[in-house]
Amino acid sequence: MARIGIIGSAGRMGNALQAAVAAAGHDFAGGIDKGGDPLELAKASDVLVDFSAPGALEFNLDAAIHAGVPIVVGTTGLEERHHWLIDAAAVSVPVLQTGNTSLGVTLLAHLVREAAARLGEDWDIEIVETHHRMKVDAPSGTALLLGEAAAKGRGVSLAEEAVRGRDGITGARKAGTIGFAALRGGSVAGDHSVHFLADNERLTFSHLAENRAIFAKGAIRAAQWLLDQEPGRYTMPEVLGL
Ligand SMILES: NC(=O)C1=CN([C@@H]2O[C@H](COP(=O)(O)OP(=O)(O)OC[C@H]3O[C@@H](n4cnc5c(N)ncnc54)[C@H](OP(=O)(O)O)[C@@H]3O)[C@@H](O)[C@H]2O)C=CC1
Ligand SMILES: O=C(O)C1=N[C@H](C(=O)O)C[C@H](O)C1
Repeated sequence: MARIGIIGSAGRMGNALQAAVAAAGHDFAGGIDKGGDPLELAKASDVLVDFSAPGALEFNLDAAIHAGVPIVVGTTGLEERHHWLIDAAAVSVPVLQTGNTSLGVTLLAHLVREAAARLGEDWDIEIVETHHRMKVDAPSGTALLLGEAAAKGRGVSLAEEAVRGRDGITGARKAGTIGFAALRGGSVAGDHSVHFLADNERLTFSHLAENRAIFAKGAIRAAQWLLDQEPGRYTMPEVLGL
């Protein structure tokens, strides 16, 4: 049993995480939201779980380092500088960052990488995601994770090949690019489809989240797993043994 501290505890994921902590038999060490003190929370916790906002990340990582506790980062909308901060923190404490903590998406990323490795550049890759009307970032962290998986399979850099939205006279599709499209509306917990489109045939991989319990369950499993790890940066396939 571990004491789990939640950053973003009053949010949609925060509520799902509190339920998952109890369901897994752990102790809820406490939670903070905007204006809360992450160091105080970290000192009262064995492990932190952060599903809040990118602007909070630096303070949350500092708190984990100063208290010497592992941290799961589920927050999305991260930029390159946030990933540098995560790399730096991982020198001192175990850190797991992912755009999606569910078992289904973790397996999906593996399948997408395999498909991209086997299908040539004549198979165009397009990633479509749909989320609830309150989501503030696009493309979703999951869409970017799936894009990274496709790029790895192809042996290319996502930063160089990504096309993040189209509007107006865009010209014909450039071979080898990986496209993203985002839909927002209603209460959708999170739908993702990766389309491989060739002449005369199409292959589509999809994951549909029916609620947030799947993300919360995966995050708490990751938090528990981190407790036994050395400092370093980890990913969901390592947690789930995929
Ligand atoms: N990796 C994954 O599997 C998943 C990731 N997510 C990501 O998790 C994040 C949260 O999503 P969701 O719960 O829907 O969002 P919500 O807006 O419902 O909740 C965010 C919470 O974070 C709090 N918060 C904002 N700023 C800070 C801060 N500086 N310090 C501490 N807490 C802060 C908010 O508090 P306040 O209201 O006071 O501002 C709020 O309680 C998003 O980035 C989302 O994309 C979501 C689902 C799954
Ligand atoms: O904000 C959300 O809700 C979600 N965010 C994550 C993302 O950006 O991919 C994961 C999930 O799709 C729900």
